[in-house]
Amino acid sequence: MSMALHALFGGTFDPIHCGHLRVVEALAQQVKLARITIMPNNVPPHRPQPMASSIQRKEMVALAIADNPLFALDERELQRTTPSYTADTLAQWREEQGYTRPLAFIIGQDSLLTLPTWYHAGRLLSLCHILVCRRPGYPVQMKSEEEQRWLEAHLTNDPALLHQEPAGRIWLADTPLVDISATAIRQRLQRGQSCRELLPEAVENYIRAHRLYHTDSQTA
Ligand SMILES: Nc1ncnc2c1ncn2[C@@H]1O[C@H](COP(=O)(O)OP(=O)(O)OP(=O)(O)O)[C@@H](O)[C@H]1O
Ligand SMILES: O=C(O)c1ccc[n+]([C@@H]2O[C@H](COP(=O)([O-])O)[C@@H](O)[C@H]2O)c1
Repeated sequence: MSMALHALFGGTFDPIHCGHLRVVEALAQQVKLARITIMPNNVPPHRPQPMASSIQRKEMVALAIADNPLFALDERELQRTTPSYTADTLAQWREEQGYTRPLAFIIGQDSLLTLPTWYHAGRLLSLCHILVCRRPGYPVQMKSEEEQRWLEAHLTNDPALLHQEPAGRIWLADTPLVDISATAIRQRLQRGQSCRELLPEAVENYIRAHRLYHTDSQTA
């Protein structure tokens, strides 16, 4: 039986940018996602604390998706003060929604390369499918032969399976290569450079109004 595939898109979003939005919109078309739920983390497990607060990052996501019914916002990770481990979040989701409904987690190619080091990585595919968007500058090969074998064992070329099965498949999406990162955006803003092509206009305005990412706005 085929069921609507729900996709969660987790991230630090410090800030959300056009790279995020452009690639997942293309992904939604490719695998027929009716909805993508963007889920900002509170305490990113594998990187330093973000510069913007959780509330600011959430508000920027809300502004970025305000006019687009493809997207929704999920605040569950913001309500936990422990590290935002994806396996914990997905387990909580499954407890609420049951185990039969198909669920996907969206990541970029850079995240796929680190995924084997994630907390309880071995559990992830029992909880969701993983949809991977291409990203310039990151190799398509995993870091070891063992990880590559794990990837190949779970890959599918049939998008129907993502809708028919609740979890367990990896889909390497043929999304456009968009060379935008939040790191580069923060650096440009610190240097006072424009990010007009890189950020949704409402997010750019929010950053300016709150003086985010400017050298004199850093309190840490
Ligand atoms: N330009 C992009 N193309 C494809 N995937 C992306 C792109 N930017 C971010 N992603 C993916 O979106 C998810 C959330 O990314 P994140 O919020 O960390 O943005 P980022 O640009 O990678 O940030 P930073 O530069 O601060 O690390 C990750 O899985 C990441 O791989
Ligand atoms: O669960 C983990 O161990 C884990 C490790 C690294 C990243 N993640 C999640 O992967 C998503 C993308 O991470 P990031 O750091 O690129 O924004 C985001 O939802 C993170 O919380 C999760």
